[in-house]
Amino acid sequence: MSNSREPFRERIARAADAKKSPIVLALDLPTSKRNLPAFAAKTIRAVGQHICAVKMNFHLILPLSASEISRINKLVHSYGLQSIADIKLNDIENTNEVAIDHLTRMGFDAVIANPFIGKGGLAALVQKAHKAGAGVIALVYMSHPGAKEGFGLEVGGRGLYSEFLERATGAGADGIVVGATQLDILRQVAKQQLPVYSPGIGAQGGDAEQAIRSGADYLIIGRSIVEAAQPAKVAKEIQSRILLSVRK
Ligand SMILES: O=c1ccn([C@@H]2O[C@H](COP(=O)(O)O)[C@@H](O)[C@H]2O)c(=O)[nH]1
Repeated sequence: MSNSREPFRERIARAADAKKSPIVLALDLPTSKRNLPAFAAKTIRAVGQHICAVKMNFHLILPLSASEISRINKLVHSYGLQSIADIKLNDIENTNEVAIDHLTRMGFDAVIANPFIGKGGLAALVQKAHKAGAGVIALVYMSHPGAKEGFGLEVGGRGLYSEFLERATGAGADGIVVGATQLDILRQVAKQQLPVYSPGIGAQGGDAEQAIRSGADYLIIGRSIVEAAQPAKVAKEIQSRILLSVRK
């Protein structure tokens, strides 16, 4: 990736504008699927015009080779979409840097990281990613029920998520993750400057319009689209509902 590229934060905003969609497709293909690269390509072709980015998780990053992932990322880019590696990076500086090298070589535009690594670790990670032309999105409050046992812990009289938000801002991260199932937290963090990525729509009980109205900038959606009988139809329906709710 070249250093002279437009920053990730602007690339994804431009993609969302062009596609008129804040949907980040979580390309979480079921393990039962035989030909994962072919199924991934079929899904991207089907929903590419209704989304602004694709997010890949261990569902693809573990079973596929680096060249298979690179080919998927090329397809993602050919549709004018951004690609996010959701590995919730959370390690020592050296290991994080090696991960960024491999991910950017595979064509990813951004990585999701865990601010639990500390202020310095997160800042070093953001610096390394930015040098490689990639972005970093920091977890602030996850979407699953157990999130309160970690991100909701009281530390120094406030929720750990507030500290994580400060770390993300201080480190110069390109966005934060707050679950669509955590509307109160979403409303609180929406007041700050970082774009908010919100997973937990549909399969986890969150609602797309409510999340947008509560301050989410991007919606991460997986199973509701990927496992639907007609993924394009579902993606288009969600996209239209969001557009309508934004105009209200
Ligand atoms: O707090 C978080 C952070 C990441 N995720 C990931 O997003 C998708 C959601 O998939 P659905 O099928 O729409 O539930 C998945 O890849 C998670 O690992 C999250 O859900 N919550």
